[in-house]
Amino acid sequence: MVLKKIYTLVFLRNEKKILLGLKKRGFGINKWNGFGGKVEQNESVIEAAIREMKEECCVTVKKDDLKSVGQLEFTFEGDPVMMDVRVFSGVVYYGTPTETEEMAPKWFTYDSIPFDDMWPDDRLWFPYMLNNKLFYGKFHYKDLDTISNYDIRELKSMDSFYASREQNISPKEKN
Ligand SMILES: Nc1nc2c([nH]c(=O)n2[C@H]2C[C@H](O)[C@@H](COP(=O)(O)OP(=O)(O)OP(=O)(O)O)O2)c(=O)[nH]1
Repeated sequence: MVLKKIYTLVFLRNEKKILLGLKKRGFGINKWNGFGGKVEQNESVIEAAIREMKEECCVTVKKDDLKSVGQLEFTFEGDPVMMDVRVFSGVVYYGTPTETEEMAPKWFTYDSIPFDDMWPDDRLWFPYMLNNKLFYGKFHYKDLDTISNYDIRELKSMDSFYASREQNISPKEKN
């Protein structure tokens, strides 16, 4: 049986730049990434996305300013947990991105994204996000540095994608 954990991942962007943070501890340490983490019990995915932005880089984002742009699924050899990562993009935010114990934020121009110091899958799906395409990506890792197989596709709508997935999940799996 595959256990699923849901995570958020938020990228703030403007016309020229994207905000990344250098992860200072835990899973993905020393990698540049968007901001996010586990969705806790009794909170929605969007609430978790907003909470993690505040906790990790001291920035306030509002629900209506976050756009759902993709879903990523990660599995690792020998690990029964599937990480289900919900990706959001936003332009409007309040406050100044500030370093915390978890992340050191920095703006990058689109042609200077540090893919060599990011998760290996990122260079495969970032082009979708940067070109404003919605996407679904599924990656199986042999170890933390090596993708053994993957699949990515463009989506027409996140809502209809999630709705069709719901229909294909048995009631047992939903719990
Ligand atoms: N860009 C990218 N992000 C990823 C990948 N894999 C992966 O988990 N992430 C994201 C999803 C989450 O935003 C983050 C992992 O969450 P986390 O372990 O920091 O969660 P957390 O903050 O709740 O954890 P913690 O407080 O318990 O340490 O990394 C990946 O391959 N690429």
